[in-house]
Amino acid sequence: MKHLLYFTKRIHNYSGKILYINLICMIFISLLESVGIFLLIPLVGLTGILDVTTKEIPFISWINELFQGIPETLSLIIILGIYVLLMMGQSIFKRNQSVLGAKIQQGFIRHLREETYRGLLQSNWGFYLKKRKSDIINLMTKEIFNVSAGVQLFLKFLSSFIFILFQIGVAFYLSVNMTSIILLFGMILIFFSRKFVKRSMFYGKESFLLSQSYLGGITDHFNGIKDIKSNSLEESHLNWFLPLIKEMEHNSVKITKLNSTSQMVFKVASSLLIAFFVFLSIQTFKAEGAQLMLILVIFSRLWPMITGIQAYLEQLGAIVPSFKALLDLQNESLEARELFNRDYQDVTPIEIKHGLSCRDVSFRYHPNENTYALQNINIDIPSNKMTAIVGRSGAGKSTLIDLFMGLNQPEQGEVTIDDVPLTKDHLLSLRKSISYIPQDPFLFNATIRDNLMIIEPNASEEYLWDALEFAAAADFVRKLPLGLDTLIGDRGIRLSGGERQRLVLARAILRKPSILVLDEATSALDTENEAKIQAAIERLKGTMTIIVIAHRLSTIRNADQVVVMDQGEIIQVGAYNQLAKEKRGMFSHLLGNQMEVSG
Ligand SMILES: Nc1ncnc2c1ncn2[C@@H]1O[C@H](COP(=O)(O)OP(=O)(O)OP(=O)(O)O)[C@@H](O)[C@H]1O
Repeated sequence: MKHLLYFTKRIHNYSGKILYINLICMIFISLLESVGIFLLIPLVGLTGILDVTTKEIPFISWINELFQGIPETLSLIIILGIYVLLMMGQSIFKRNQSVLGAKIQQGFIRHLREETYRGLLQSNWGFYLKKRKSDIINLMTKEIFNVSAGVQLFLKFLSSFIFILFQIGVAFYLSVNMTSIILLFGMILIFFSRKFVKRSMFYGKESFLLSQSYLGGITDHFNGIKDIKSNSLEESHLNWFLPLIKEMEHNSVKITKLNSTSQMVFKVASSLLIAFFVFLSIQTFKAEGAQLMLILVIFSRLWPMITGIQAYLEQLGAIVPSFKALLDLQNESLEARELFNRDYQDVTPIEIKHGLSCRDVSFRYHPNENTYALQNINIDIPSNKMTAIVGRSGAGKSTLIDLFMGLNQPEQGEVTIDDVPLTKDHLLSLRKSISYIPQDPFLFNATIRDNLMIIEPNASEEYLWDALEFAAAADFVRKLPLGLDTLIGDRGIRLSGGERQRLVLARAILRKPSILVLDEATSALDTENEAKIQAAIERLKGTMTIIVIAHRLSTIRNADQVVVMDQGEIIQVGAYNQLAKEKRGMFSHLLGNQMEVSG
């Protein structure tokens, strides 16, 4: 219930007065419907089936008096005319209310989408290290859609609720005793049906978790489809998939069972109630024909609404877990927020004069574990020079450059830019000055041109080709039938690993960064293309700060400074030739290993 209330509050906060206009429309619709029902009485009176000259129902007797001196046919025409007018009015209100409802629903969802997406983009890297991407995708697609359906349900629920209130008002006006009895029954029924709502919430949560693992698994499997096919892992994946979809099927059937059981209970209870109620009206309260008929008409309309409310509550209950998960995601991203909307205004890239430094830096991925990914790091990265970071796998090289890019924050010590500590205030301008090429570079499922221009939207054709030439990518792009306009598929799947790396390098250069970070960025290149890239990077030396992580030590021969890491610590720093001479050092050891392999 708490989440339902919060949900209501959020819709209210978002839509404000439009929600009230929507409510007023609903009230009018109910009002017109109720008046329409009242008209049935003089109509029935005119047919002579019942005597409706009752004095006990003031409004009706007043209507009767009104039609007293008027000929029967004219009365019929007037009554039917009023009825048609009322229904026309109601239809117009209903139409406008539906449009308004859709505006509230769609607007609220757009708002929720924007809020969540912005929050996600502005969250820090630590947030993404903890979260599974498929869970985020599930929330941003399926679950947000559920919440949207929830808003519609909620509006329907409100409209039913208001309608009921009106009908109850009219019923009270007609007979206090009988209405009280019906209401008492209704309340008892709704009280006992709380367990249906609770169960519905439970199944809703189950369904949420199932769809989360479904999407998670499917995403993993299709990301790794090459592995699956080449290692013939199809069977083991089917073994995971089949029980899961069976469980999903059971879950859906369970939800339908629950909803239909509650509807069945309500139907049985309502037939008992109506029988009991008619009996009471006739035997105990000696209700008049017109009064009894009117109450029966009202309650035959009212009761389905009460059962409808129950159904809405159950369906809303099933949606609450989706809404709660979305809110949790929003809150988590809010806690992990490193950037704000205002940060994007007038950001200029940082110009580094002296360099980047780490002072006594230690870092752990999990604060409650003992293992440090980095310990006591002290290093200077001079500006406009090339620094190579080497070390065995898991030594902490990527973690260190993540610190320099402000993706991770040190637990102890500080990262400085020109001796000024790196804080959240500089993050965006620092990142604007960096071009980063990861081990597994990301390309969009778009054309080569689109992939390049995402970095530099105003780049001219000539500028794009220059960058491609620089990255030794121009030849292969020229050979493609559509050149720059070739679609490269999901993550650039239609290109070879080396072509992807060269394209990403061209993209990185387009930005004219003052810091270029290459994390194993040439690992997929053949020696010929690697040599070309080496030469290109060589030409960049002196114009920007270059940080390279490399396993192939032959590629860093020309680095100004080599940093050797092991087990989260920096164990050697110096020029390539100097370190190569330190025979007992880790660098010589690594160099020796590589010479053995290549020799
Ligand atoms: N997201 C993470 N959560 C927990 N531990 C991590 C995470 N990423 C890296 N580590 C750990 O931190 C240590 C340093 O990892 P890092 O990726 O920086 O090494 P690396 O030198 O770049 O390795 P490689 O050359 O294999 O890429 C490793 O022990 C690794 O297991």
